[in-house]
Amino acid sequence: MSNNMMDDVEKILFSEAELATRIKELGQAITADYAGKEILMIGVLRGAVIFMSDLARAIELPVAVDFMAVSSYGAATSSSGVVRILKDLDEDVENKHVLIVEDIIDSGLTLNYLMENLWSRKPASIKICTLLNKPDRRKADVPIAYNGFTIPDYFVVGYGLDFAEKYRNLPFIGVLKPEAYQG
Ligand SMILES: O=P(O)(O)OC[C@H]1O[C@H](OP(=O)(O)OP(=O)(O)O)[C@H](O)[C@@H]1O
Ligand code: HPA
Repeated sequence: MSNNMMDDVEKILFSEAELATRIKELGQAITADYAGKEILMIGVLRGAVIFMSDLARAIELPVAVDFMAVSSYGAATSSSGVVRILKDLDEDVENKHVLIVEDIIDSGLTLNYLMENLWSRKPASIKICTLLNKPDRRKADVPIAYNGFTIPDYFVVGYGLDFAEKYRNLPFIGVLKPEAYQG
């Protein structure tokens, strides 16, 4: 594996400028839809952090932020949808307008579980905002209110998304060369 992350990138799907433009648009849509309300943004660690920090600054309303960390029970998740909470919220969500922020929705199992879990805490509303939507691999239906981009079944990295904890700090979304997976 190269020391220069760029050498591992096969192609760029969304450039830094394209991401910035789309995130501004999402921020404007959210600002219009939530006028007069306060938003509690809930980021799903760790991939959503970079998107969430840019999205929060594109919303012109009062925004509180909180985070959850969830983990699958290894490979079992891909079939069972069982998700374990590693870090719960610090805030009480009762009567709040919750906006869940994700970097990508793939099988949908993570968010399907989170939605059910959060609804049981009696928020005023819950909506999902995801930067990327990969519908080809969906196993559980999730209602997406705000979607940055729909992508084919590529494994993507950058802008928060990792492969084995690497590439999260690339400023764009890209696809890796096959060699990068093989080390
Ligand atoms: O729709 P799904 O198939 O459930 O997949 C989507 C989830 O997988 C990724 O997280 P991951 O478990 O890789 O953790 P990370 O955010 O820390 O990278 C991503 O950030 C979503 O949370
Ligand atoms: O395409 C992806 N890239 C990185 N992490 C992911 N988690 C689900 N899908 C992906």
